[in-house]
Amino acid sequence: MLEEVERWLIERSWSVSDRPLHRILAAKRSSGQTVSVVLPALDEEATVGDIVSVIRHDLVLQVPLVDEVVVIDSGSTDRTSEVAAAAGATVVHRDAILPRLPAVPGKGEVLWRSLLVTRGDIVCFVDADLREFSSDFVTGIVGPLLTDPGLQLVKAMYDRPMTTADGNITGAGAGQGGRVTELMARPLLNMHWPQLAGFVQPLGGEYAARRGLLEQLPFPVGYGVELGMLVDALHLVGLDALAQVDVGVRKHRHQDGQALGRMAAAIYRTAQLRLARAHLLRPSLTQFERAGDAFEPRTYSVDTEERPPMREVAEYQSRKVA
Ligand SMILES: O=c1ccn([C@@H]2O[C@H](COP(=O)(O)OP(=O)(O)O)[C@@H](O)[C@H]2O)c(=O)[nH]1
Ligand SMILES: O=C(O)[C@@H](COP(=O)(O)O)O[C@H]1O[C@H](CO)[C@@H](O)[C@H](O)[C@H]1O
Repeated sequence: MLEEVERWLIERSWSVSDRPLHRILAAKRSSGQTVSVVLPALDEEATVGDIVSVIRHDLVLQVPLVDEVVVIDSGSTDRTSEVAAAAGATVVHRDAILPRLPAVPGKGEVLWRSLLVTRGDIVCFVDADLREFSSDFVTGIVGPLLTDPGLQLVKAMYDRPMTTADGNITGAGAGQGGRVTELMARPLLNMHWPQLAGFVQPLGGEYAARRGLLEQLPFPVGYGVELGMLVDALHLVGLDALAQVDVGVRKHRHQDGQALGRMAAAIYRTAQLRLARAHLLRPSLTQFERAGDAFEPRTYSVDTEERPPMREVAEYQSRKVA
């Protein structure tokens, strides 16, 4: 792991408990900044209502941290919009945003369009398929942007157990979620963008950023949006403007393997489009394990040796002759 990342893990990696709510609210009052929470939602009627209700109760009605909660309907065929509206969200259908550019399917598409229909100086993205959602997810990632003017983007980090459809942790145990993270995103980032190797959940769907940054970034229209945004933000504002906050445990609906294969392909394609920027491959991979109230980095060397084609090996040729 780069020394810069080791330092970053000390200086830009926090827990939600590091910033008490009263300190965050005081910073919001003194800075006058506003906060929008955006939930991209495709057929999330089962979960979107509870998430909106918790955010509204805890962070709109009980304390004035969040100024608007906006659900962007990504082309749902269920009652997502009705359920979200009933819970108190502002609901906007993707087709109603910038109609001169017809919307295409994808998560990034609706995150991008959300910038047109929100007003917050800080924009906080939260997936709409989360279970046992805690408003700590929002407080944790919005807080540093209010208290630390030098920060531009903050990602949540958490344990990601595999869960059943009704939200119970499966026998696979803790840390088995985030399959595309472990199999595609983390290796790609470690080898091509090693400065980002410290992110425990680079693909996590909960992150907050200043509007001034988001409006400068391209948005991959699909599932490449998280990886693309992290890489582009690194290049635009540097590692020290990025941070991560431990908010505990994230339970969400899990897609099947083939769907994640398509997700991985989109993420690889997003990386491929950015790989044109010159940088060195680094043959090391840092993974993380929960250790008490922290995440322990474990760095492994990546075997990059390759054998030549067998037909170039003398013995092989002689064997063929014999
Ligand atoms: O075309 C899409 C795909 C996903 N989503 C939303 O983006 C979030 C993350 O998507 P998903 O849960 O499918 O990703 P996963 O967490 O399984 O990687 C969820 O709120 C989805 O409803 C969306 O708005 N439009
Ligand atoms: O992190 C991951 O590997 C994927 C899949 O998670 P699971 O293996 O279903 O827990 O989930 C994330 O990836 C998507 C692509 O970046 C994000 O859009 C999702 O918000 C996030 O849950």
